[in-house]
Amino acid sequence: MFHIKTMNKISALGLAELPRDRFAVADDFDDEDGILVRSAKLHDYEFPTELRAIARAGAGTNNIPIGRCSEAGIVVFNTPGANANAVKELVLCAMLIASRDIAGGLQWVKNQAASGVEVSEVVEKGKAAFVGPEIYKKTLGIIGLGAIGALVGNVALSMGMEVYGYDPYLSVANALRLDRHIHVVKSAQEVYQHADYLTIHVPYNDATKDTIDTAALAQMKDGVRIINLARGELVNDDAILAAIAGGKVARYVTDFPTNRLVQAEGVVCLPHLGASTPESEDNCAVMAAQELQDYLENGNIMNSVNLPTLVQEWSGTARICVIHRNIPGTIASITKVLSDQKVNVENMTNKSKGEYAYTVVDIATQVSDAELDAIRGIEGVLRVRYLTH
Ligand SMILES: NC(=O)c1ccc[n+]([C@@H]2O[C@H](COP(=O)([O-])OP(=O)(O)OC[C@H]3O[C@@H](n4cnc5c(N)ncnc54)[C@H](O)[C@@H]3O)[C@@H](O)[C@H]2O)c1
Ligand SMILES: O=C(O)CC[C@@H](O)C(=O)O
Repeated sequence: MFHIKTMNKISALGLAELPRDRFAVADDFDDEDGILVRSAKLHDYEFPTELRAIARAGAGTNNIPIGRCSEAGIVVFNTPGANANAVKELVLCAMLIASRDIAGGLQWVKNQAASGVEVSEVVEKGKAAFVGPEIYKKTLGIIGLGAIGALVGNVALSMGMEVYGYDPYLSVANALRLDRHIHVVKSAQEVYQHADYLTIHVPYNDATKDTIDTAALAQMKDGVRIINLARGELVNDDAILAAIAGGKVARYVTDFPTNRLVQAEGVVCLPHLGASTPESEDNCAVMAAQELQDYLENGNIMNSVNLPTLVQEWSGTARICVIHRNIPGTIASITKVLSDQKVNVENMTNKSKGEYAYTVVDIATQVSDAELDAIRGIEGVLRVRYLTH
């Protein structure tokens, strides 16, 4: 029986993917084989030795200590694209919030009514304070043309916007999704120079921290409206607040509130709502549960952020799954252990991703703990699993 620990509220539809005769699901295991998580921070979480995989029901994995997981042979999955439509829709909303002072207007009508004034009598006089431009015929700049950025670009075109996008690592799959009218440019600077609205859709990591800083803001048009539904740390708070105070930025809409941002003029904070639709929560949870199940039961890896994709049809009677460093000689050492014991290899696949690699070996006969321990002893091997069919 596999123990799956849920670290956040995971949709029931996703949990239903895990057959209860083989998977027990709870939020209080301390010997879990797998974790299902959304935004809970795992950096200080002490992983039990049994833990083999973490599935993030969502896109961003900056809440998970990826390096520590890789070293412990723990596979980290995410669910690419599963919540992209939900975020795209909120970006549309955020562009409108960034245009007219919708948040201020809502507060104002409430305040009028609360002060005892008949609000219908003051609306026409008061509304001028909340006027803002249309997005039609304006230019949207997009940093990051992945699952979300591509959807946002396409829908912005359909709203009559001009769209410029930048993504130095644009995948072929995402490039094919982009409407041909989107200007895909070679530098972020080119996007900044054109954008009336700027939205960012990149993962948060050491390289992307403070992408929108003082230097980036200086390259933008006066009165630019900035939307950040990706991660708070991608935009430098000091820089954006100074740019708002100086008139460079007309409004900043973020899904990542802090007390400082909430209190600042020109900033609209949402409570991390990008993926909060039932459809998106279901999509993410179903995909995450399927990834976890296929890995725990079959050793297959799809959509991992730290290990390569490797899906192998079963052949033989047992499967040895080896997570190891991507160094020469490991495969030869694994097959030597097997051939020394006259174990026939039915099928074998090796794939690598950066510093790490994964080898799956299907064998005709079962092996003993001694052989598995010999494989565990090979230099660079981080985790060995033994599955039977
Ligand atoms: N607010 C929310 O609830 C919510 C929901 C989903 C995703 N997100 C955030 O949005 C991010 C993007 O999600 P996604 O599904 O589009 O991910 P994705 O992986 O499909 O796309 C990210 C894109 O960013 C590009 N990229 C990486 N570094 C870049 C750089 N320096 N400059 C320009 N482009 C760069 C990548 O090549 C990729 O195409 C996630 O990592 C997550 O942090 C937030
Ligand atoms: O789980 C959520 O609600 C947010 C997920 C989002 O931040 C993501 O990175 O996919």
